[in-house]
Amino acid sequence: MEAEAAVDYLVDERSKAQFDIDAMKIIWAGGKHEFEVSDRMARLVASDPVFRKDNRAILDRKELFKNTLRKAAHAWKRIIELRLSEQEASKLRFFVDEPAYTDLHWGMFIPVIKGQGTEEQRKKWLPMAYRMQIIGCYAQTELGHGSNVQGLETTATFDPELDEFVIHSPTLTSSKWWPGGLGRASTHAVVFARLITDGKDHGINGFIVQLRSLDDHLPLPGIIIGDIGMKFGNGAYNTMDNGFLRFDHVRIPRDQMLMRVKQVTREGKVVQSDVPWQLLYGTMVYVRQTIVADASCALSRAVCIATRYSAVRRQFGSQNGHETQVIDYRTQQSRLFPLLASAYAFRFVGEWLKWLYMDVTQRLQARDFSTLPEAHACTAGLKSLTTSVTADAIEECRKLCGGHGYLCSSGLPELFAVYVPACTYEGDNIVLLLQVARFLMKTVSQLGSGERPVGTTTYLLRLEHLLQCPCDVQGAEDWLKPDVVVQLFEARSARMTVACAKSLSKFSKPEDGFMDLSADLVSVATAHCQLIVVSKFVEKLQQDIPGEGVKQQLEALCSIYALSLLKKHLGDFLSTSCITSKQASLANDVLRSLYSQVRPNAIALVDAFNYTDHFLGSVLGRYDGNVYPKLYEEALKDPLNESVVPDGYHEYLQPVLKQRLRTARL
Ligand SMILES: CCC/C=C/C(=O)SCCNC(=O)CCNC(=O)[C@H](O)C(C)(C)COP(=O)([O-])OP(=O)([O-])OC[C@H]1O[C@@H](n2cnc3c(N)ncnc32)[C@H](O)[C@@H]1OP(=O)([O-])[O-]
Ligand SMILES: Cc1cc2nc3c(=O)[nH]c(=O)nc-3n(C[C@H](O)[C@H](O)[C@H](O)COP(=O)(O)OP(=O)(O)OC[C@H]3O[C@@H](n4cnc5c(N)ncnc54)[C@H](O)[C@@H]3O)c2cc1C
Repeated sequence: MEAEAAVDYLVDERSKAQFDIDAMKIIWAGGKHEFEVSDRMARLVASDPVFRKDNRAILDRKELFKNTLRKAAHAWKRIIELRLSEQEASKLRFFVDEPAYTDLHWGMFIPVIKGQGTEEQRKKWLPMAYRMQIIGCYAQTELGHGSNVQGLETTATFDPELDEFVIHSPTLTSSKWWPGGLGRASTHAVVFARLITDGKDHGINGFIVQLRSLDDHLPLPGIIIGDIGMKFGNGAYNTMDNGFLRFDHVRIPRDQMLMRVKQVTREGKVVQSDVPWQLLYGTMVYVRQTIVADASCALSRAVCIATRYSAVRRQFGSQNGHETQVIDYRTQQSRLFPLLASAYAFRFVGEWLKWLYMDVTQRLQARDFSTLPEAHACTAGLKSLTTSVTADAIEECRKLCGGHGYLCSSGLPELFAVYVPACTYEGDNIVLLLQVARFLMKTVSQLGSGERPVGTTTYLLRLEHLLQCPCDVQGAEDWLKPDVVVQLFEARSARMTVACAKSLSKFSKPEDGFMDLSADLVSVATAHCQLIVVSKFVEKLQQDIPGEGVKQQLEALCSIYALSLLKKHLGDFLSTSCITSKQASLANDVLRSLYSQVRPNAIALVDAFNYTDHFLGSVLGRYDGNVYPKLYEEALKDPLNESVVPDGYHEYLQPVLKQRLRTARL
């Protein structure tokens, strides 16, 4: 009876939607074709029992890892059998939803060879990698150095006599530590090491090194290798074999140095090609860009769970004879709807970043390196912003689901545990924001010298205006004007940037200024990145958006995104005199009315993500809203419930109980 009532809640919710949900699904997916591929792959995975994942939290590490190997092998078999395209295969792996060595093989090993190898090296290594005849990983981070790439200690010393490099780990801290796929699965790695020729250190470079035998998978001579151990959370990221690796004078042929950026000749001479040395960091730029799109996936997933459950869950009050749906509490809306809006915002900024990355890649091929610094700043900054927000948002969604959110069967604890390292890998978020700040300070300092800011920093050309312009909000409705909001975010970012640049100029050594002001510099970078997200959302809305009511919903979400940021960072906006307290109060009123506008559409807005129940992996987020009976079902599956009397009762519970009885009698 209760179960049926729960199902009814969501049917009723869906009937309230004021927009064409199928059209929204296509917008979310990024196009009709993308939607079709994604939908087909999600269903394929969901209907295959090998891809079951509801038991991950109770498997021990060895079983868990073996299961991941099994799934990866099965995924590969299906990819071959069904002759899936690269796009389909990557979607299939995405919906398998389990961190695995294949992520690094496809996501870093292949891209690093593509980006940093010569034509010849690509021809030799890529076909084997594409067929998975070799499995590779990306071995950069060391026990002693992750963020500071220039501080890596592994050496690659050229031996001109044998035309080979000797790869060596001179210290404990030079051990490679963290690379995914390294611990157990990889046969090869691209190892980043210091290039030494003729006793001279030429800085870091990538080298392709075979780690394990292709016959019996045993480590090759001089290779000390293993898994770094359990990580945060049960199941979660422990499906991945992050590894350690030490080299004891391991020899590789000269042609296994990736030579697009630097070459070493037969005689041992180092030749720097005309591409910028920063291309050595290019794979990180590529992955950071993909992480932004992934952030919208993880965030939308958590928001989907919390929104559906908030419509099912009732506490206190009275609504047509029932208690109130918790989604109708203003406090719930003010915590949930900005996250819903952020999921859409990150989706669109991720799409734009993908375009930016493709653009910079094409320019690089044409030897135009001018947009590389901006691409670095955008990928670094947006990776940092979106992953930090998403990690916090998953935890907020757990709280929005009350006690049941803490159950593994809610799907949220595992999502959180898998997601949080995104704030650290591919560059610690603070370190990356400091890179953005460095780029902004450089851009501002060059304004007087005729150097024109490009792309996302073009607004700094209007610096004089932005430093003085008052905010154009007279009445509440002005807060819904995109140009007013974008200019406000530009003004805040410009004013904070200039204030920091002024403080920096007071230091005789810029490095001292950067150290002293680093917390302020991080705030400046955050303001700039938030401006990018807001303006890319606004630009998206200027495109043709088909589907009845779709554009209106997206406009409401865009305003919620911007105004909730304004509310959260009110200190920035007030202290830079960008707005008055009266305008801030009007913005708050508008936010409340936007929440009311979104409320009837909330369930349809999360349905538009088109997630299967398999992918969501959450009893609370089930499409049918049938939460309570399923919570019981999941609880009863727990191994603790296999027997009525627990293991250990006779040894440890009974004696205690008996003793208490005796004590009571005394
Ligand atoms: C999915 C899970 C798998 C995870 C895998 C991993 O985690 S893998 C491991 C992931 N590991 C990490 O993510 C490690 C994170 N650490 C790093 O990326 C670097 O150590 C660093 C960028 C923090 C500093 O680097 P540094 O000490 O060499 O340099 P610097 O600060 O002195 O700057 C010098 C110049 O270079 C510029 N520039 C910098 N980067 C780029 C770029 N990518 N492109 C273009 N340009 C770039 C910079 O703007 C500056 O320009 P300017 O002002 O002279 O015109
Ligand atoms: C799950 C996971 C998977 C990974 N996969 C791989 C992989 O496949 N391949 C690989 O090579 N690596 C991998 N890594 C390593 C990862 O890239 C590094 O951990 C990351 O770059 C951060 O470096 P670190 O660990 O040295 O952090 P640290 O730099 O030691 O950070 C510690 C603290 O110091 C602060 N800090 C550091 N420098 C500065 C500064 N200049 N100014 C202010 N604060 C600073 C940071 O903000 C942080 O709070 C992985 C890591 C994780 C967690």
